[in-house]
Amino acid sequence: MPEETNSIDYVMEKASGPHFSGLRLDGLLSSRPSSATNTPAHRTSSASVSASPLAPKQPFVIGVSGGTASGKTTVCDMIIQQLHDHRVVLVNRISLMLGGMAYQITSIMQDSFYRGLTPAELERVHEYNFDHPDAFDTDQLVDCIQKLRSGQPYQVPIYDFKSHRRCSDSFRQVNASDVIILEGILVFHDQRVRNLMNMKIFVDTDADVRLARRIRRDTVERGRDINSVLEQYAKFVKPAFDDFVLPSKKYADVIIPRGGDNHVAIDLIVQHIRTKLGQHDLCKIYPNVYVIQSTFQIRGMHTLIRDKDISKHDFVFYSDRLIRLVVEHGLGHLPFTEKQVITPTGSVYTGVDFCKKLCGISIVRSGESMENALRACCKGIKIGKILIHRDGDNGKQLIYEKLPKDIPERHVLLLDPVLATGNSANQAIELLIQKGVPESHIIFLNLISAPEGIHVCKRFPSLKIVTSEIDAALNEEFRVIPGMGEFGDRCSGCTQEFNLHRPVIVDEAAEFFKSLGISDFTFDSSRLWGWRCRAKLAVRGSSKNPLIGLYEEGTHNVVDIPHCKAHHPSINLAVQLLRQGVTELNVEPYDEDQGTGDLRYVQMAVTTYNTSLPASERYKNGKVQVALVWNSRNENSPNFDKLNALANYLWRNGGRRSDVYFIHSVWANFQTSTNNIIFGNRWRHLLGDRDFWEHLGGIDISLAPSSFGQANTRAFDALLRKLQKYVSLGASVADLYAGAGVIGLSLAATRKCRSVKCIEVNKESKLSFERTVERLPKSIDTSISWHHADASVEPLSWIMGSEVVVVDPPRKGLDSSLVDVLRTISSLEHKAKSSSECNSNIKDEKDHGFYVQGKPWWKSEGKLL
Ligand SMILES: Nc1ncnc2c1ncn2[C@@H]1O[C@H](COP(=O)(O)OP(=O)(O)O)[C@@H](O)[C@H]1O
Ligand SMILES: Nc1ccn([C@@H]2O[C@H](COP(=O)(O)O)[C@@H](O)[C@H]2O)c(=O)n1
Repeated sequence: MPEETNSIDYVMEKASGPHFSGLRLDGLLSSRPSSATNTPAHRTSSASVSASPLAPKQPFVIGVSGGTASGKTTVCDMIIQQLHDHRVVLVNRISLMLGGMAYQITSIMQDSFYRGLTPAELERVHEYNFDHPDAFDTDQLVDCIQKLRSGQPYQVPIYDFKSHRRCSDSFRQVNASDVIILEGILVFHDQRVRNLMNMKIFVDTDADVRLARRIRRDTVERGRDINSVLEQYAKFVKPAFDDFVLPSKKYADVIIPRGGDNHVAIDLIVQHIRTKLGQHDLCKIYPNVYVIQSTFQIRGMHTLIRDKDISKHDFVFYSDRLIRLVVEHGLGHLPFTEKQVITPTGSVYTGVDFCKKLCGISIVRSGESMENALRACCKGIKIGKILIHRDGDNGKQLIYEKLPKDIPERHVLLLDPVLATGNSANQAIELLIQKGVPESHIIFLNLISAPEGIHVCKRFPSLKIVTSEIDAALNEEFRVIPGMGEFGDRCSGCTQEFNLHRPVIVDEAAEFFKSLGISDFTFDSSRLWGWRCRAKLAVRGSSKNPLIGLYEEGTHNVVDIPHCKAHHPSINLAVQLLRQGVTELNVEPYDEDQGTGDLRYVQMAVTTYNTSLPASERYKNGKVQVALVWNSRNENSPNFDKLNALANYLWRNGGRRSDVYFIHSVWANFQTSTNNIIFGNRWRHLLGDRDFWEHLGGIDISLAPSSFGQANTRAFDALLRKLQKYVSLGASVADLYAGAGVIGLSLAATRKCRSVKCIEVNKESKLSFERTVERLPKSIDTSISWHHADASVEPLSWIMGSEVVVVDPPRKGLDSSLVDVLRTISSLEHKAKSSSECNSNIKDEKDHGFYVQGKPWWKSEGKLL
């Protein structure tokens, strides 16, 4: 390792080039730009592999020292020879092929940096000490290595041992390489040179052997006579060896006795270099970072999961395969004990026993996508969670944790598929250490790491990071480049979350209106956009692996949607907590075929009505009313204790007194029917606030879990305000399928209606209606009524006498009886309009007891209101 203190930062700076588990793409070397072009902007714009040359790769620098004629050059040649094989291409330096990728090696001799002798020195050459450090231009040598390390070429001088001078007009052009070997008698003498080396080898050969070789070499190759060689040796070479060369041996990482004769040592060195070449630069400086060995299978899987167009199914499949490999590699770092077993042949097999004290901790939410792979590798492993939650825009992070009680005694596999800035990892590791887990017992597993995130190794040097690839960098938005996007989002089982800007339903709605003769239907997504604040989710699977989500189209197979983009984040959090509760308390999800199990559905509704928060903060800080649909008749059923335990669990971990207060209340609904109706008739308020308020369409509305509520509250609010514009002041309104009467009551308040009549078949909604009416401004002088009835039965009787008919159709669609009535109204209005002189038709209809103002609300100038 380099001695200089800033070497880690230096390498970190340089280590932003993409590196596929040590395999670089061919051709990177030929197009290295100067460091001036390597700006963050350049790097961040590089979203693809082809942009990788922007970041120079850190060469592996090997220093080879030893006394004169010890065999330094011979050892270097042997290393180079062993590194390359028959696939090597010789350019102006040596190329090495590893794993199908080309590496290039350059060897530099310290001798090239001998200062040329002046004429005066030349005259007294026998008195010149070529073995003293001052005989070399070490500044120039440092400059050369630094340039090569930063990817720049260098003109290396050519030295002539016969004339003791440098060739004045020719140089050897040396280009940047993956491996630089620097050899010479004094390459370990100067600290600056040592600091530039990643590996230092000292060739240790007996002095008499070296002298014999030197005599032969200098007389044969360097034109010397034997006397001068011996004289020089006694006067300069030997003393300098004792004073400068031998003392520098202590800096060596590897000492090779017998030089080139030592094949074992050279083999080991070559192995080490191969390993280092196959590693990311960060692995060279952080011994606690492990990148699983790349194969074309692994590259292939990365290619698939990084492709933005991969199907969700394939993404889940291939990322799971990769995660298993990372998990297996991580498990390999655990301690083991020896174990012997008797095989079926009666022989003894001496093997090892796995480490038993182990657990997985996932960083919620993406980390959970690694849990299945972990479970598949470690049967029955205990898995805990850490949630790091950004609280608003102030960056404050709240941490929720659920860890095994005996975690200090366990080795921890910390799970998060993407290591980006390292902030979450830092927090999670800190928390584990606080809880008593020794740092050296934490193995952090991820699929992709950004160099910036790997910094955690600096802070926690005993921690281990196992990853499958180290990416190039983070962009300005702190996303890993090239990366694979938000892992959690891509891994969610939901198939509807793409094209959210134009959901499929918009096309279906356009078709529907076209069939009614309205061809210019538009959908104002920009104004209506927002999260869904209400979700009814089926709970299936098993207590160990619960599925909480929606039915796959046309089936009752539940698709888990832990990170649904459409849902309010608080719903996702509550689903997460519920999932944990189900697993920890052994709550059995409902089995539709058998009719068995405890938990059938959950309804999550978010209230953003929190006047203690500034208005701008309310929407994102919504709290969730959780309604658990329990598979029992009432609280006397045997599984009621479990329901209570689950409700308490949710409240304890997400309720008012928890660190992360996002649960508004917990309710139970008892349902034992085998039909498809979600809710039963019995509702119980269990914990939290009973009242659930929202502010919509200009009024405060109460929504009990039993009453119908719109899913997207922002969109609904916008719709109500739009609708209000079409209703004249003082109008009389019939609100069909009214639920808690939100539309009708909003019109009553904002349009000062004469009367508002709400018709709703679900009698549970009446309570919410009444609570809302209580909060309407006292100044409202509207005759308001709520009728428990089915609007499709004799609809005319509900419409009669109203000037405005509001129809918010139920999920099953409108009954033909009502459609017929609405059509009749429409044609009557048409007739009324076409009779310009006489309005007797309208008069007639008034006489019959109803009058339609304008058009039905849902149709105006061809647009949905
Ligand atoms: N193991 C060896 N056995 C025999 N001769 C060797 C051996 N290693 C090196 N030599 C010879 O000794 C001389 C010096 O070796 P060299 O590798 O150039 O040493 P250095 O670079 O340390 O000066 C060369 O002529 C070389 O052929
Ligand atoms: N003009 C010169 C320069 C150097 N030497 C000797 O070379 C030796 C270093 O080369 P090795 O291959 O032996 O490492 C060194 O000991 C110098 O004495 C020389 O004789 N003439």
